[in-house]
Amino acid sequence: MNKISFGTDGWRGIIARDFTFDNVRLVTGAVAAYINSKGLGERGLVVGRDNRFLAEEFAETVAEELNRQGISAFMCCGATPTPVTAYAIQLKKAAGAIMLTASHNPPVYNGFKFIPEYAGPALPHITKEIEENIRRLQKGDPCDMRGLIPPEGRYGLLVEETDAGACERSDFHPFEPYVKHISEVVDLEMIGKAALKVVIDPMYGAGIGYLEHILGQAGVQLEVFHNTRDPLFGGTLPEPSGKTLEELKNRVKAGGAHLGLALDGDADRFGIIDSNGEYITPNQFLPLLYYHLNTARGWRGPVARTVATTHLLDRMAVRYGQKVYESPVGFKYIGQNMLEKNCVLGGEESGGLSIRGHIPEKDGILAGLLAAEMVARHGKSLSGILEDIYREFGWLYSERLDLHTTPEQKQEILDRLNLWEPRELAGQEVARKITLDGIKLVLADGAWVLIRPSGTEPLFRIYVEANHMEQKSQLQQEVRELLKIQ
Ligand SMILES: O=P(O)(O)OC[C@H]1O[C@H](O)[C@H](O)[C@@H](O)[C@@H]1O
Repeated sequence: MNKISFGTDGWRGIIARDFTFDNVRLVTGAVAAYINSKGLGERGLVVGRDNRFLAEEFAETVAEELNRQGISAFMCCGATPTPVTAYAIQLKKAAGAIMLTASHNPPVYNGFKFIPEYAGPALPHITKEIEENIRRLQKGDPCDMRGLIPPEGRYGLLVEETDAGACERSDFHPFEPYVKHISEVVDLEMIGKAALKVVIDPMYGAGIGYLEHILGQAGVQLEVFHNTRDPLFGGTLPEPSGKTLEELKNRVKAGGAHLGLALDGDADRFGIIDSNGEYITPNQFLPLLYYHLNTARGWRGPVARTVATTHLLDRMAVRYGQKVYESPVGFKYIGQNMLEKNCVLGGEESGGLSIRGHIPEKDGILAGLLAAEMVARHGKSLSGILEDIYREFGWLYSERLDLHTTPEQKQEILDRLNLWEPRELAGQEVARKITLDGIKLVLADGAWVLIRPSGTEPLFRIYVEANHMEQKSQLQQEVRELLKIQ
């Protein structure tokens, strides 16, 4: 069995090997210990789950264990997207949420996310405490909690009885309250007036029913597919990308739709297809949204992005007289910056975003609705609006390469990376080195490269953003040669 740890976004494990009922109970106990040690136990925890294999049974286990630790469990009925579970924390004024999902990972995985009371992903100092609790429970040491009653023979622990009497398990439907909230964040009236046609692909995930209901109520003409539960995800990965959305592209073109909207397995990431059938990358969609918030909504404010996300946002922020807050990869950092710096937009290259007035958690449903709002408001396709942006702010070309490595190769590359001090790349002087996450080199003309190991998969990611296509290829080639990554 692999060690239980919280990676970029929660604990993930293969069902039956790592992700077992005992381990789910153990990790829930560690979260309960954390909550009780902060004196928040009385507020209860929301429990959400996607629709992977055995999802209901794992969620039951979480609720049971919380109750045994004296914590009420607010159980979301049915498969629930991560952003909806996060929103339910505010609704229930709870101490946080446990969300069971392996997001876009293959079907053999499940996962466990802890979302604290601020309704965004847990920061590393919080997951570190939970991991310490897991180790203590595994060793049989008591945690700083009201007491733990282990199931017979489990964890080798025996502590005194808890006062679990006051806690309860209550089921509720977060769908309606979330829909009401999101209807206040997005201009559904404008979407309704535009007589749009939209194709929706929820990728068999927890987001089934949400975009359909909200856009359908607004009067949008819809076509929906992949909208039944399938724990095997139709043989693909529930990860919306240019490669996985071929059917959506074809249906958008064939049906003459204005947009294609996709969600990942837990609906926190978005995938957007333009009316011409082309995939709009998150690095294109985020500037589109920042432009829209500024020009159409008249919103002024800073933006939060990760080191790996497009600097087109920076160019726009300069023009709008605003700041950009750069963070390591992971929405937890973006969410934090959104809360602390009052950003109007937070987003990242891997397909996550949120805006002011919403929770500091990435939300694919929100992203899809905002895409529809943009098309409705500007009366143009997304690539039409993007042309306007490029003409105003200049062109940028970004791409991410994912390279598989063995653990030995990974160490060798990391060693080489640590010694990497090039003076110039692709004929441009290196102007700045950023070491927030991996190594990022910004060149004199604004182009940049970032090399970092993924925190969720066994691979290295090379991100390049250039001023023209040839520069992009040249930078990719030079980095691969210099670091001997093939
Ligand atoms: O590049 P990685 O470390 O694999 O992370 C990629 C992504 O993983 C998860 O989905 C996190 O929620 C994201 O915030 C992160 O961007």
